[in-house]
Amino acid sequence: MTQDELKALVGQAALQYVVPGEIVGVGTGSTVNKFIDALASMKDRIKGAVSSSVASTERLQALGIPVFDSNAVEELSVYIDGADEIDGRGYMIKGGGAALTREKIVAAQSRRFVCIADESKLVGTLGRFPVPVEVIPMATQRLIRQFAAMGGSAQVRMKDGKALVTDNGQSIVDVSGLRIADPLAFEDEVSQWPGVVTVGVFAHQKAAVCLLGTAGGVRTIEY
Ligand SMILES: O=C[C@H](O)[C@H](O)[C@H](O)COP(=O)(O)O
Repeated sequence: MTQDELKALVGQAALQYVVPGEIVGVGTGSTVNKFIDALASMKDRIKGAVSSSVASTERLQALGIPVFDSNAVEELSVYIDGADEIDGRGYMIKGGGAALTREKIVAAQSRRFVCIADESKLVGTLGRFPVPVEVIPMATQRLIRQFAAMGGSAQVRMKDGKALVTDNGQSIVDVSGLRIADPLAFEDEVSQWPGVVTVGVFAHQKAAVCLLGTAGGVRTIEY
C-alpha cells in the first residue's frame, strides 16, 4: 500500500470515534484531509466540527459540514488529528503543516485525542522530525540562539522566499538535532521562553489512541 492509501485507511477508521449528534474536533494535514472526506459520509449524523486551521475549515465547509468557533463550544468528546511523529507513549511532534497552535487549543478542549498516522510516523524517541515552534517574529533570532544552546539547529520556515506566516500571523522555526527523551519537560521549558507561542511537542495534549496505518491494516494503540 502507498502512504496515501495508508492515510485514507486510518482516515476512514477514525469515523468509529466520531460521536453521533455531537461536534467533533478536527485537526489539519494530509491525513486529516482523508478523515474530513470520510466524515462527509456522516455529515447528517453530526452537529458539525471545530476546526484547527483555515485549510481544514475550508475543506469541511466545502463538503457541507458546519464549522463552529472553538469559543462557542465548551468541551468536545473527541479530537482527531495527524502527527509528524508519535512515540510509544502517545507523545507527538506536530506542526509540519504550521497549524500547531490551533491544534493544541482544540486538543486541550477535547476529552480524547485520536491520532491518525501511517506507520512511518511511529518512533522510539521524538526528535528525528524537526520540532516546529510558532514564534512572535521579533523574538526569532534570540530563540534560534536559545535552541542552539540546547544543541538544536533552528531555522525560520520559509514560503515563496519569505518567512511563512501562520493562520495566527506569526512565524515558525523548525528545530533539528534534538533528541526529546522527556517530552513533558521539554514542552514545559520551551513554552516558557518569551516569544514562543506554541511548541510543537504535544505531551500535555498527548494521544489517547493512535490508529496506525500498516501494510497489514489498521493497528489500534491505546495509551
Ligand atoms: O500542522 C500540521 C499538523 O500538526 C499535522 O497534523 C501534521 O503535520 C501531520 O500532517 P500529515 O498528516 O500531512 O503528515
